[in-house]
Formats: sequence, structure tokens, C-alpha cells
Amino acid sequence: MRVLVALGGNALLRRGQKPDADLQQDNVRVAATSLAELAREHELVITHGNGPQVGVLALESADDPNLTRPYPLDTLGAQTQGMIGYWMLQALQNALPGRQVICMINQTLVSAVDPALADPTKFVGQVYDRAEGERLAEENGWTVKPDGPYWRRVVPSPAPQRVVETRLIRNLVRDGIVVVCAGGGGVPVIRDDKGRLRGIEAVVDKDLTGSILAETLECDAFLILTDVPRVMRNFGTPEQQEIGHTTPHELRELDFPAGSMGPKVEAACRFVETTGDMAAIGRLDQASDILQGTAGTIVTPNATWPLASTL
Ligand SMILES: Nc1ncnc2c1ncn2[C@@H]1O[C@H](COP(=O)(O)OP(=O)(O)O)[C@@H](O)[C@H]1O
Ligand SMILES: NC(=O)OP(=O)(O)O
Repeated sequence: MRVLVALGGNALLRRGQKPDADLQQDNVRVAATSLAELAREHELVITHGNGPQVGVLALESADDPNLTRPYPLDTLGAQTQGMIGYWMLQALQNALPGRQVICMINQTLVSAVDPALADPTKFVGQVYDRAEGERLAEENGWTVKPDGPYWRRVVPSPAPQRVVETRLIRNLVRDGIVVVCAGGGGVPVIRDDKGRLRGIEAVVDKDLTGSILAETLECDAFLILTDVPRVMRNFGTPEQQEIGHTTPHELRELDFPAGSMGPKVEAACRFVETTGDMAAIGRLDQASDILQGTAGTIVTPNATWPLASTL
């Protein structure tokens, strides 16, 4: 099988954790152990989030007295691909001796007139209490929104159209190489009227990019790994209930928040609707069980679709 895994940025740096490199590398090692199990059996493409990390780099850049202006979000996105990609590369090489692993810097085409550019929804950086969030928004010209019980900066997140280097990724995965690519959803770029690429100030959602990439690479399964075991109905209320095996039709009847579970559910539904194959959402350390259909929220075209565990 060919499998694409999208790894959550918050799963690599949990809300409220200090963004120290050694702590994130520990989290990456946990992820690599789980991903190595998949790579031993399947062709594997991995993409990862960067929401918490791009926010940390943005704050650093805003505080750098040597800069005339802070680095733009596209440049910071590429920095996170290098940083998280390096951690992933090393952890995967250590977990898979003898296997070739590559990490790529990738760009993702978006539309210059995407309405999402004027309506920030993507959470980046650390969480604050309301007063602190509103003070920082005032000082730095940010938009902040509630993220669960916290407040957090949001930036524009246009819809991904295509990963620019898709053909190269396909060649690498066909050769049995474990490919880490399109980190942070890929650096958002537009084409100008002469066909030249140019970065824009945004952060793409890595689950939506992952869905497009999984479809284009003809993956058999698309796994979205994060810090919750399953998608839940009535999340955060006393009536909260885990969803096991479901369909895009059932999921589309429910409401999910725009900055977190919403794009994951949308990405999973789109992959299943377009390809007729399986998508799943679940916890980072349960990748193999999720692919078998024994953990996570499994999304298939219909309720009688045969799961690997029942074949
Ligand atoms: N219906 C829901 N079911 C499960 N988790 C949900 C739901 N709605 C919101 N969430 C939140 O979504 C979070 C995962 O999204 P996010 O933080 O964006 O993940 P990541 O950065 O790992 O991609 C969970 O930690 C949980 O707090
Ligand atoms: N770029 C992105 O989707 O990051 P998160 O997974 O951290 O939200």
C-alpha cells in the first residue's frame, strides 16, 4: 500500500508546552517510532504541521533589532520545513536503519484572490489568556481568536491547489524512499502573469494539502495523526462521544471548529469522496492500529467498506 500521513504541529508541540528544541525532538522521536512501523510495510509519504513553530519564529523575527522588517510568513514557513524536517529526517533514519529518507522544501500553489486571505483562521504560535492575547494583538497588529479555553494568533490560510514539486515526490516514493514533504502545508505561492512563483503571507493547512497530495500520488490511505484518539461528537461537552467508523456523509452533518478539527474532517472527507479509499483521524502513537481500522476515526465511502482488520 501507499500511505500518506499528515502529522499535527500541535501534536509535536502541545498547547502550553515550552517550544524548546529538545522537547519537540522527543515528540518527533515518538512520532518516528509509530511511522517507522508503517514504513516497514508500506510506501510512506509524510507531511507535518507548523502552526506552533511558525508562530515562535515570527515572534523571534519581530523582536530582532537588526531587521528592518520581520521575515514574511512564507520565509518563516520554509524555515519550519527545514527545522521540523531535520528533526523528522534524523528520527526516521535512526528508527529505520538502511532505509532511505528524504526531507524536501516544497511550495503549494494558492489563488491570489482566495477570500480566505482576508479572513484569518489558522492558529499559529503559543496560547495566551484573553487579556494577554488582546494586548499582543494591539501591539503587533495581529488578529487573535479563542482556541478552546485559550486565545491565539490567527493568520490567513488560503486553499491549497497543488504542491509544485508533486512529480518529484511521486518519483521518490515509487523508489521506496520515505518522503517528508510539504511541511506546514507547503510554502504558499502564487504564479504571476509571467508564470513566475512568488511567496505570500499565509500558512496553508497541512491536512488540506495532505488530502490533495494523497489523491494526486494515488495513495491507498490518508491518515491524519494528532493529539486526540478520535473525532468526537459534542466535543468539550458532557455529552462528548467518540466516533469510530463513519462516512463523509455522516461527518458532513456535524459541525467542527474552523481552526482545528474542521480542516481535518474536511480533508478526510474530500479524500474519501474523490478516491473511494480510506482516510482516518487519530492519535500520533497509534498509526499502525489506525491503518488496520482498530483505532482512530475511520472514514470510508460507506458503512460496509471492508477494513484491513476485517479482511
Ligand atoms: N470534535 C472534535 N473532536 C476531537 N477534537 C476536537 C474536536 N473539535 C476540536 N478538537 C480539537 O482539535 C485538536 C486537534 O486539532 P489541531 O490542534 O489543529 O491539531 P494538530 O496541530 O495536531 O494538527 C484537538 O486537540 C482538540 O482539542
Ligand atoms: N500548517 C498547519 O496546518 O499546521 P498545524 O498542523 O500545526 O495546524
